Amino acid sequence: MAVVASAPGKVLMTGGYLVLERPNAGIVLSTNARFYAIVKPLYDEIKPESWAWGWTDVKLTSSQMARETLYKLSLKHLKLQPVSSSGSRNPFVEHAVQYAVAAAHAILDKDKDTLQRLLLQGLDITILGCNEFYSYRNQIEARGLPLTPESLASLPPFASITFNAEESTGQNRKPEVAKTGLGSSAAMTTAVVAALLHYLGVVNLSSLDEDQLQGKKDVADLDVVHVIAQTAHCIAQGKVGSGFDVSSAVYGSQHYIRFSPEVLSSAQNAGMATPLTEVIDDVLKAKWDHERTKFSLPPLMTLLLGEPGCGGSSTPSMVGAVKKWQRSDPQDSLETWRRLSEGNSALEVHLNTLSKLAERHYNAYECFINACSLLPAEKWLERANEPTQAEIVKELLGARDAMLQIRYQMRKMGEAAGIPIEPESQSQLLDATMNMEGVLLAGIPGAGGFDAVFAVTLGASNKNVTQAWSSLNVLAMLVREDPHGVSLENNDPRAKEITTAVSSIQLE
Ligand SMILES: Nc1ncnc2c1ncn2[C@@H]1O[C@H](COP(=O)(O)OP(=O)(O)O)[C@@H](O)[C@H]1O
Ligand SMILES: C[C@@](O)(CCOP(=O)(O)OP(=O)(O)O)CC(=O)O
Repeated sequence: MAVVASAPGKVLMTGGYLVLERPNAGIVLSTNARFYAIVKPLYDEIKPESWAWGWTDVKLTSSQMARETLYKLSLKHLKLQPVSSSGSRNPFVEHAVQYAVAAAHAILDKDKDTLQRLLLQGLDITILGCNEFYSYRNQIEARGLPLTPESLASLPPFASITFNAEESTGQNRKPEVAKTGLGSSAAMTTAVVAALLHYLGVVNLSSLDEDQLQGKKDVADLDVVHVIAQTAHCIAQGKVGSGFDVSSAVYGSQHYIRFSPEVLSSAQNAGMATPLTEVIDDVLKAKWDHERTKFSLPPLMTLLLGEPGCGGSSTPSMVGAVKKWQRSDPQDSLETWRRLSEGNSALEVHLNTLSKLAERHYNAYECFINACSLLPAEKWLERANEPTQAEIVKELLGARDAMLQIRYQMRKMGEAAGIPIEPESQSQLLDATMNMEGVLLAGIPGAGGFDAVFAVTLGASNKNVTQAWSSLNVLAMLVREDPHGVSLENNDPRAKEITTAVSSIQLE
């Protein structure tokens, strides 16, 4: 039986760079862009003599990258050895497989026979990332289609990924693939770990949605997925980021404070000879001190992402430049971080207050937000003519001011560090967007640079913003906030996409 698990992509709305250092927090929104991993046996039968074998087979297929790799997995050392490949390696998935299998050995100490049987049947792993993770601007332009979400929707699901040209170098180095910045590697690693841990019987993810609906606190299985995915992601990446991307891929939208990097030290310091089960034992027992609390946008607000068409930026080189600046100018950098942190907290407080106001006075809230959605922000105050509306408008304008402060400090940080955190072209786009009717705020997510920009819009104004972006040569993506983290799927997503396409044709 195939197991299909999925994990969402993310948008780091506040906390870029700061979230790398405890106790600074980041607000991360998970999205409807999901990465899928399908795990099934390679062989139906196990040959009787195979019990004596020291190896099993693993096949990894990424059709979007036209890659298929066959591996041998050593059943003793739990390490993968490629035997044939139609392209370069995938360190994220390779580490995900090795660590998930090692976790199965470490955790399932009683029922080793079932595990051995599953492994001897071989592992057939397929990975699929939603189109939203990748940039399709070039294809849309090449096909002569308008730069609209409808053109994006007309692409086949799980379309082929465009590789960036290799010649780009230096601090503006482009990533391997034309990505939109939604955290494809974190979502991919998490989906593979979740699917494998479920397939091998280490965790049971089938009641996740019910547990979440009932608000059950016990998320022990998710915690195992998190530790294994976070370890695999860091080791594959060769660096320890803040981990907000893996955390949101596992648990969904949240207010996040990073883990202390020491929790990963045994995985980082493990030599070639260290048994992987020992590494897994250590990381599972380590004191994971990250914090996450529930966060989602207030009602009637929509997260929009717009791709300005610059091919994305490489986060590690930007982080390196910021760290260099912190070392060279501790005083100025501390002050900028203090102000940024103030702006981040203020924005969060305003958004949380708006959520509470919506809860307490839903009708007044709905009516006022819909009215503001038709007006530019400078007209919102005049429109508030009763006390609840005055309270709401105060929070809306407070959120805008906080965003402007964040943007100002992010620009300053970029200038001081000599990197384009909010480059001029993005500033112009963000200013224009913040002046559009019904736009609460706009910013650059995460590390900034030339990745897609985000906006938060009120009521139905997202449609007008989408059109306005199209006339500014910005492609509004089909991404929306979706607070769900990891999930077990009933079907192969390719079958689902086909069914959805067929039923939408029938409905027309
Ligand atoms: N569908 C895929 N198949 C195989 N590898 C992928 C796929 N999607 C992404 N990757 C890997 O993930 C890398 C991008 O990860 P990352 O830097 O986290 O990007 P982002 O977070 O901005 O989406 C790619 O360079 C590629 O190595
Ligand atoms: C700088 C950071 O704080 C935020 C980077 O956020 P992005 O969303 O830009 O990340 P990528 O998906 O890797 O491009 C680094 C971190 O927190 O790890």
